[in-house]
Amino acid sequence: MQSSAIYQQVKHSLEHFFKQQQYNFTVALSGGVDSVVLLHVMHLLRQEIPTLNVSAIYVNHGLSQYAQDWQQFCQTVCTKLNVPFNAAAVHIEQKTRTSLEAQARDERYKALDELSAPESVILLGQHLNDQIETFLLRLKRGSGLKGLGAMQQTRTLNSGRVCFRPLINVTRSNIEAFAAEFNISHITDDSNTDERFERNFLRASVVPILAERFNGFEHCAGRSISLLQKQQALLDEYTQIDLSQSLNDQQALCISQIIHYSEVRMANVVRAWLELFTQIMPSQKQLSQIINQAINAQTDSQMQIDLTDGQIRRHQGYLYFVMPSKPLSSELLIADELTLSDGRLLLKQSGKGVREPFDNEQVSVQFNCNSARIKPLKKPGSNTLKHWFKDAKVAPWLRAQVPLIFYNDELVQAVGYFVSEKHKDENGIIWECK
Ligand SMILES: Nc1ncnc2c1ncn2[C@@H]1O[C@H](COP(=O)(O)OP(=O)(O)OP(=O)(O)O)[C@@H](O)[C@H]1O
Repeated sequence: MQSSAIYQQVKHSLEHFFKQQQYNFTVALSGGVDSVVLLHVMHLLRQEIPTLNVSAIYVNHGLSQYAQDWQQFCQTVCTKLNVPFNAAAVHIEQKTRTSLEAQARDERYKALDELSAPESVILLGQHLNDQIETFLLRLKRGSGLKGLGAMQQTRTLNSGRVCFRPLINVTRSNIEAFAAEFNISHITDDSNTDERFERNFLRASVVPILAERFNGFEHCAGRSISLLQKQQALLDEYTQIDLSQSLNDQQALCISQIIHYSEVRMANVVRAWLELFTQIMPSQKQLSQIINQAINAQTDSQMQIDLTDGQIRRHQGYLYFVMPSKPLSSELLIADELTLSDGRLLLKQSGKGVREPFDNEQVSVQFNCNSARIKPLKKPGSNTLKHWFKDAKVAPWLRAQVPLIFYNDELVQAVGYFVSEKHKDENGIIWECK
């Protein structure tokens, strides 16, 4: 077994983890041939590398009448190999088949993440044929570079947990041959042969024909997919450069910076910018409308595009993504910190700012007081808050969120922007918002 190509390939693919002293792995075990072979290979590898810690998890979706038998099967295999085993039950509501599958996948990753040994890397059994099928499904849908790049070998979950696919360059037939050669038993999910489902159709009736006709088709397709992934990675690097050169410190996008880009480059940076705020991307058509309006609107107030999660607005040459904000209410400031109703933390620090309040002064934080008057430090005279916000080029939708500190009914600080000259104190206090 140890001399087999699969063993060597898995070992080779894991070497970068070993270099980082990562020796803890949890196999996501479904009982299917892919993950069972992977488990056997990891078990063998453990004999060669004694520092290796291998465990396994089965997620019971409860969707198949056989789910409990599969769990029992996984448990038995693990007992035989002396691999610690865990099973997680998840509940999935029955909807359409597609959303059911997607939901099952989401719940599975969540359960795998929660129950895998802490600090361990989760190993998944997807292989080259899964990869090619994913590619063809995306091709059918008209995906671009990113989508056609299909599955990455490494996937990092939101929690930071790393998932890795050691078999992604191994064909299904090689995995099956390995299982047959070493008498490795596994379960067969009959629903995988139902060709009414797209992936099963590609698996049974499309890829085999291509593989038979074109010598080395699977490996060549795999090479193309990995080239697409590399090109996407390169594009991502350039996109980040464009983005960092076009953002101000409020994450607004500078129109005069991107206006010189070619159309595709401009669309690319706008998409990357939107990804900072939302997962729901506008279509190509909407994207070009956004760019068109951003550049051509006669006045800032004309530029307002509603998207699912927020609005795109323009202010003084910058595009802002404005998310619906929670209403903020006035509060007395009794302690040195206060959590605002939108979750931000207001903190009193000592330093250059305003003097401490007198005993007869009540300190409060208020919002949206456009007509309050103040003479900010180093500004020529007293005027309304609205005037000073305009002066400081603060976008109108951001103004309502600025905490305003009052001593009785006198405005002493607009947090993050200015302090009152009348109340200034080199060794006083200053409020900050995080
Ligand atoms: N019930 C399960 N319990 C634990 N691991 C599982 C389970 N089902 C699948 N896996 C893991 O996920 C891998 C891929 O399985 P499968 O191809 O059935 O999933 P998929 O729905 O296509 O998922 P993905 O979107 O991640 O490709 C398996 O090889 C196995 O490692």
